[in-house]
Amino acid sequence: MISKFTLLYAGSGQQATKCVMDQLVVRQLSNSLPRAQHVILEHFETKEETREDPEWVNAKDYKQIPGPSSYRMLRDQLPGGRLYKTNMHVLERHYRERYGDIFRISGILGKPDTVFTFNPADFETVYRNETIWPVRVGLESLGHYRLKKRPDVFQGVAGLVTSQGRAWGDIRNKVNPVMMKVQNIRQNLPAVDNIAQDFLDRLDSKLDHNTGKLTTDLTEEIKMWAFESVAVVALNTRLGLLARDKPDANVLKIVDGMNIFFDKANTYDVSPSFWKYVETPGFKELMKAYDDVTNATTFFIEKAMEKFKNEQNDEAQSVLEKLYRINKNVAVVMAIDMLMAGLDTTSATVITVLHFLGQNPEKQEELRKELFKLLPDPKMPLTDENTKNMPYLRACIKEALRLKPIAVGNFRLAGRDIVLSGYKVPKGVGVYMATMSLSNSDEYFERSAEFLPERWIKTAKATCPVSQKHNPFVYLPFGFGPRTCIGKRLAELEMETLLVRLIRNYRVTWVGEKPLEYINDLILRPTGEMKFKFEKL
Ligand code: HEM
Repeated sequence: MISKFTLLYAGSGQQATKCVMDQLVVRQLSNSLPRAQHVILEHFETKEETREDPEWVNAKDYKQIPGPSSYRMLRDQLPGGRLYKTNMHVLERHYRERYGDIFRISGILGKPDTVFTFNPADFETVYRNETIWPVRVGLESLGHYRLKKRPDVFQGVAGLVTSQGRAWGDIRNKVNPVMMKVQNIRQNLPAVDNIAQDFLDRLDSKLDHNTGKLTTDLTEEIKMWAFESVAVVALNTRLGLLARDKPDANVLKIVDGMNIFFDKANTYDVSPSFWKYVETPGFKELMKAYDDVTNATTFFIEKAMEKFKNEQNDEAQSVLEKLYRINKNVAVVMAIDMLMAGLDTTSATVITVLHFLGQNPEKQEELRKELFKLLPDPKMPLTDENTKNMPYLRACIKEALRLKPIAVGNFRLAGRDIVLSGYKVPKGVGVYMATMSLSNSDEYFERSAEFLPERWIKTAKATCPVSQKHNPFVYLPFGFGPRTCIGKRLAELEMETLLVRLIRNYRVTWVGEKPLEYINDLILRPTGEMKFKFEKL
């Protein structure tokens, strides 16, 4: 059941409950399989530790953690049951009401048991004990493709999102200095700004200026922006997705392959599937999509490297070049991981911010005041200097990620024997930290349902209200620790740049009678009709 939200970000979704149900059904067949925890422990490679300290000795037994029986879960999730076809957030709330702030769901088929916790002190315990190689299981089909089907390309490097243990540590250590260094990412500001301006030109051409309504689908348009922006860094290439002409065949291969991946990853990585034993036509289609994306990505990387060679710079300049100098497999694997993890995340968040600003015109005006100061002339380029001081914009993004984070929770395997909310939780057990439930609760954020960017603003006299009052583990939209989001800096750069351009040039209004709807699949993201009105200033 956990694998849904452990795919990329601990996002969760509608199929999660189907997954719970499938697992229960499959469980009847799988009693002879080894216990999940034993399988999973291989990820840690750490020596056994025995705890004899009073906290551990006095804690209640693991088996005493309350939770639904297999029969109850089956009944809840079968047609007619309360949780039939629901999503993880609803499921999580339902069991929380029934069992309290900590409960346990048994795992099977090589998956660990999962303990759900709603206690930020537990989150801290989990993260502080995650060891140097935190385990967030997910996307096994991708790992299988890279390691078993295409060893020729990947040569044992499965990538960040899917590898664990030492293999994960090896690649993360190599790419951290490139991806986490502010300057490496911020040097892309001019390119990212050009893309934002191209997006605005395209928006302008697709707007009905009488009504302010877009004649195309905003979600698709913003996704193209996200694609173009990640690709300029990952592939050092402009894909031309915002241009009017049809993009070239290799670009379309990546776009189509990514769409198949987003569609099929649910089926093969969420529900316990038998693809390891039998490759169904759908699974083969997913493998083919991975192939297309890999081949087309390699094509762009090789093209970019040819160009670099001709330019004969001794010093590596771009992110891609730096990754390529580590080695070509690392560049290919990271480019694909960036595309997989960097599209829906930023596009969902930008739409969420626009929605809250569109519903709160006074907050939008406050933001516009800030943007007018930094860009008196809208045609001015964005620079490190003029984008240094944008506290209100940053607060708007933070507040949007508080209310509608792309991940409703995060996941880890316990890295050691730990005590959570007074119960023993052995090393290797899955722990789901239900962050969104807390960041949307009045217990942790006053007037939690309201969009109040001010709660994140520092003043000359005081630190921001949130940091004065709250346990920092309640709000972690990019995760935490050594396995935190590696694309955070790029995501911030992209989102800030587009929002500066949009709000500086357009008044955005949400004209829907009801608020924007959301769906929980790979991530939590907006869905349905985008009822925005854009008025050019
Ligand atoms: C609003 C934007 C984004 C949000 C909120 C977000 C959030 C997250 C979260 C919560 C995780 C899990 C962290 C953990 O387990 O502690 C994660 C992992 C990851 N993210 Fe992001 N992300 C965003 C954008 C991006 C972008 C643009 C990229 C790529 C350029 C990216 C690449 C990744 C990768 C590769 C991982 C896996 C890291 C690992 O396992 O070592 N993300 N992200």
